[in-house]
Amino acid sequence: MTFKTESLYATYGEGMVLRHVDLEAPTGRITCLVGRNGAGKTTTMKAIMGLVKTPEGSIQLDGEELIHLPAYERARRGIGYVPQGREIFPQLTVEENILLGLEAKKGKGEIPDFIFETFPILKEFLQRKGGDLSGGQQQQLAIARAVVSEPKILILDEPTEGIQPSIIQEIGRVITGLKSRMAVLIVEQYLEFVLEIADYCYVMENGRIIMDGAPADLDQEKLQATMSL
Ligand SMILES: Nc1ncnc2c1ncn2[C@@H]1O[C@H](COP(=O)(O)OP(=O)(O)OP(=O)(O)O)[C@@H](O)[C@H]1O
Repeated sequence: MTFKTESLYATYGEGMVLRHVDLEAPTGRITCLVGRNGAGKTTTMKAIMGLVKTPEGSIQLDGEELIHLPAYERARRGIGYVPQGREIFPQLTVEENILLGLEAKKGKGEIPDFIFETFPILKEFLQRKGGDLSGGQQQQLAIARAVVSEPKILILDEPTEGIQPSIIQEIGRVITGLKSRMAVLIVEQYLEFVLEIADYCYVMENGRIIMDGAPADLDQEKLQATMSL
């Protein structure tokens, strides 16, 4: 399975925000999109989800064209999304939060075992209220809810945002554990984390991809300069 965008353009009205964005995210690989504030990363995610206008380009999931489909239909075809700020339901239990992810895709029944294998802490805290979990645990819950219906691609918008450095590694481990099941596309500003977990990186500046490759193959000087300006 592979996900790709080809020559994707996006606009909020006047002026193009994204220009000619080509991305590819196959199963088995953690693909990261990096760039500093305002580079166009969130807009790229929204374009993929169908939340901003995309006058040109192609968005393909497993060879199927999605660009003309509404957002809910793209989700149904297998795009799982964890937005920035992990919106879980604080008053519902961990179990209820996860089950909502199944219901959203019209699935019913039990939480599959792979969820508890991937997120052992959630198994332990199944009956706790979501709001009583730590920030890192809430992030795990938000990811579990997005993957319980087994999407073809999981898209994460800044999964390390607001999470303590000591917990970030745990989030990295969880995400890495999912990549054999689905493609994973992460938008991040925290470069250290990206260089540790990414198999492949795209670097964005002014709404374009300016560089891509495996982390070790990227021009490190150019990368640092792009991120720190
Ligand atoms: N709703 C909007 N209407 C008009 N322009 C917008 C809108 N949202 C973002 N932009 C512009 O689009 C460009 C890209 O923004 P975007 O949020 O995609 O960047 P980003 O790389 O995700 O940054 P951040 O890390 O701050 O989220 C910026 O120049 C921004 O000003």
